Amino acid sequence: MPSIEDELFPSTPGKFKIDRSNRQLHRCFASTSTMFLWALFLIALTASYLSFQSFVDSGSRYLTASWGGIQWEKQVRTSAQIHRSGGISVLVTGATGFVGSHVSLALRKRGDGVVGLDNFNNYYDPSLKRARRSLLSSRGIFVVEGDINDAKLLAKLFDVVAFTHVMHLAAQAGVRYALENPQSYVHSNIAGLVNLLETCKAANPQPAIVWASSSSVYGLNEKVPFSESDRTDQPASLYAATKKAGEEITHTYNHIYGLAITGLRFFTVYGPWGRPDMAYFSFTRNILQGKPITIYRGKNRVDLARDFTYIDDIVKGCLGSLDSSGKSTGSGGKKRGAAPYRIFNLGNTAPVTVPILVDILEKHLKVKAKRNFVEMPGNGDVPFTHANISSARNEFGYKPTTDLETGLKKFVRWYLSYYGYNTKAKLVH
Ligand SMILES: O=C(O)[C@H]1O[C@H](OP(=O)(O)OP(=O)(O)OC[C@H]2O[C@@H](n3ccc(=O)[nH]c3=O)[C@H](O)[C@@H]2O)[C@H](O)[C@@H](O)[C@H]1O
Repeated sequence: MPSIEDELFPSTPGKFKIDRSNRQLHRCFASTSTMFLWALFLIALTASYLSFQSFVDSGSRYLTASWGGIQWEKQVRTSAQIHRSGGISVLVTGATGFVGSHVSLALRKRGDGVVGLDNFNNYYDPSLKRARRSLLSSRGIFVVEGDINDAKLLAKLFDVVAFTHVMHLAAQAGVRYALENPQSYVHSNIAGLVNLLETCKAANPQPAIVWASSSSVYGLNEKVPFSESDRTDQPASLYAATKKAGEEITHTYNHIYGLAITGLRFFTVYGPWGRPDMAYFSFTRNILQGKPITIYRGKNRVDLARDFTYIDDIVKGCLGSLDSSGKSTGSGGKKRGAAPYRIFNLGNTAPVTVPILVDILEKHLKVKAKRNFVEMPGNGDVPFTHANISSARNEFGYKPTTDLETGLKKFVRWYLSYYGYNTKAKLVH
């Protein structure tokens, strides 16, 4: 593809005709006609550049039309207001996502200021994100529609509110989708993360940052349970690789700019208002519709297992991390001292195989699944996950309390209600 410069600067300027009608002028500059031509081109280039800039500006105005203005700023400020003594003011990215919506509601419930940010992308049904937004809005949480790659928007948000914390949950999730759309992982999990960190580093005061890493960083690690000090240099998927890269990138920003940073390695989070792309959710949909489900199996027909972790436990882990985050030391891009850099597993410490997950769903749904077992394709999956959570327990008292049986019961109740299978049940969080 030609660059913009290539298009504005023809490669054969000599072929351009000068205006022969002005012979006097032509004679005067005959010896320097090439220079004259170049001057003309420069003027044309400047004009083109200016009009291009105005196109870009108007384009970006169009792209960001949903934010800005006095009314918008007022909504942001109001939503960020703290309603308890010692409360915090949090920018939650990915606020209409699964974990983001739950964390936002929990923060709000205890009186913290919350402003959401979400790009409402269509990785999965955006109507679910809009429903979550309505729920947030009903509790007084304003969600800004925008992308973490939009530096102007992020700068504006920090201009309007001196956020004490950022809960960074916006990401391209999903392990297997990376085969289909690798660039989306680079865009959100690498470029978007750096953009956010650039804003946070420049903010004055700098916020403390808590962000979502993933259990997938353990990749092919075989030592169980997985501890934070185990090796994480064998990712099995691009998703895992971008989350691991995020851990290295955040370390750099902590080191250079004094940002207080906590990375949370979530272990297969599930629950009400969950993500339709995840196995427990899509299995539920298929079972209810009488469609078969595909269950992957490892080598020698070994069942895959996950340390499935219930959303309420994850929310407690997120709030505990925010409360114990410590403070960033820098301001305006300058480090003033060392700041905490932490990484924690947030899991359930009780792995369950996928067929047993299906057994539990069958029981709660009262419908038999049509099971189709296939050998695990080379798509980025790992055979099992199992968290050691002693670090999070020691640091902020993290203690998961919901087993898979109980958590899936709550999920199924929500699912039947939300999708209208049980019109009597109320649609509540
Ligand atoms: O902990 C994480 O960091 C990640 O957790 C989640 O990934 P996973 O643990 O892969 O969850 P999920 O897709 O529910 O598959 C569960 C099991 O079902 C198996 N599985 C899946 C699909 C299918 O059709 N059949 C099947 O057997 C599958 O092989 C697996 O054994 C998040 O999606 C991810 O964003 C990230 O946050």
